[in-house]
Parts: sequence; structure tokens; C-alpha cells
Amino acid sequence: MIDRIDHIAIAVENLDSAIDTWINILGCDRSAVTIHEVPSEKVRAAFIPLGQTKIELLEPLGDDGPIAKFLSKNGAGMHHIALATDGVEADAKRVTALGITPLGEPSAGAGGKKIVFLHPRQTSRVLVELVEPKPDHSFIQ
Ligand SMILES: CC[C@H](C(=O)O)C(=O)SCCNC(=O)CCNC(=O)[C@H](O)C(C)(C)COP(=O)(O)OP(=O)(O)OC[C@H]1O[C@@H](n2cnc3c(N)ncnc32)[C@H](O)[C@@H]1OP(=O)(O)O
Ligand SMILES: [Co+2]
Repeated sequence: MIDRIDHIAIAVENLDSAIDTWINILGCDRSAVTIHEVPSEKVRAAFIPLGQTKIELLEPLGDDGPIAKFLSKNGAGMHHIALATDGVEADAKRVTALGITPLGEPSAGAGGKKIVFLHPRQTSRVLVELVEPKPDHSFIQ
């Protein structure tokens, strides 16, 4: 069941300067930021904790991949909203029955959490990521 926003994601050209911007806006220490490279998504991600949710900053790894393509078309900006669920497979099946197509099978996202995306054409043109936090919450960020 989906029960909260896990993170709000922003595509950025330069991760380090975006981290500086957002830790200043949020008034948090840089030591609270966790950075993950996820080659399968061709992205380097920084998570900044914000109460029960996070800001995710995404910089492309290389010239191809979803973030590179998004930036080349739109420049930096809001990229997706991630919703936390205790069962990503069950929710992917549930939304499929509603006619919303998951983009592929659930796979490992940042920190090894199980993720799947839904096509924005079927979700009010907002890219939605379903994310299943690890049971031991070993990867809070
Ligand atoms: C490190 C993992 C991390 C985590 O949280 O753990 C991540 O979040 S990884 C984030 C990067 N990975 C992804 O984004 C994977 C899912 N995305 C995709 O599969 C594609 O980006 C897709 C299918 C959304 C779009 O790819 P496509 O090649 O079809 O791009 P187009 O530019 O042709 O777009 C088609 C259509 O979709 C609209 N679109 C694209 N991106 C977005 C977006 N971020 N938000 C809303 N809408 C989007 C685009 O405008 C086109 O619409 P159209 O009706 O054709 O004008
Ligand atoms: Co994400």
C-alpha cells in the first residue's frame, strides 16, 4: 500500500552546485547528504533528508539515459515524485489493472531499494516512481 511521499526528484546539470543550493535552502548540513551512483539508471543521485521525505537531485552519468535526455529537452527541473509502498510488485499489479503501465519490472534503485516507474502519459504527465523501502530501513536516505 502506498502511504507517503518517499522523495521529490529534481534533474540537475551539476550535482555539487545543486547540493549547495538545496542544503542552503533547507538549512541542513552537507554531512546529511548521501550520494549514490546507479549505473543501471545512468545517474548519480544525492538524497537530502527533509522530515519523513527527501529531496533527490539527479545528475546524468554520461550523455545518454533518462536524465541526460530529460535535461537535453527541458533543462533542469522537477523530474519525478516517488511514492513509498510496502509492496512494489503488488502496487504495480494493482495499477496495471487500472490501465496504468509500469515501465518494466521492479528493479534496484538507489541503495538497493526496489523501484518501478509509471508512464507519465497515464499519470497526469507527472512521472511517478513507486519505491519499496528496505524492511530494515538500512537506507533511510
Ligand atoms: C537512482 C535511482 C533513482 C531512485 O530514486 O532510486 C531514480 O529516481 S532514477 C531516475 C532516472 N530514471 C528514470 O527516469 C526511469 C524512468 N523514466 C523513463 O523510463 C523515461 O524517462 C520515460 C519513459 C519517462 C520518458 O522516456 P522517453 O525516451 O519516452 O522520453 P521522451 O522525452 O520521448 O518522453 C515521452 C513522453 O513522456 C514525457 N516525459 C518524459 N519525462 C518526463 C518526466 N520526467 N515528467 C513528465 N513527463 C515526462 C515527455 O514529455 C513525452 O510526453 P509527450 O506526450 O510525448 O510530449
Ligand atoms: Co527517484
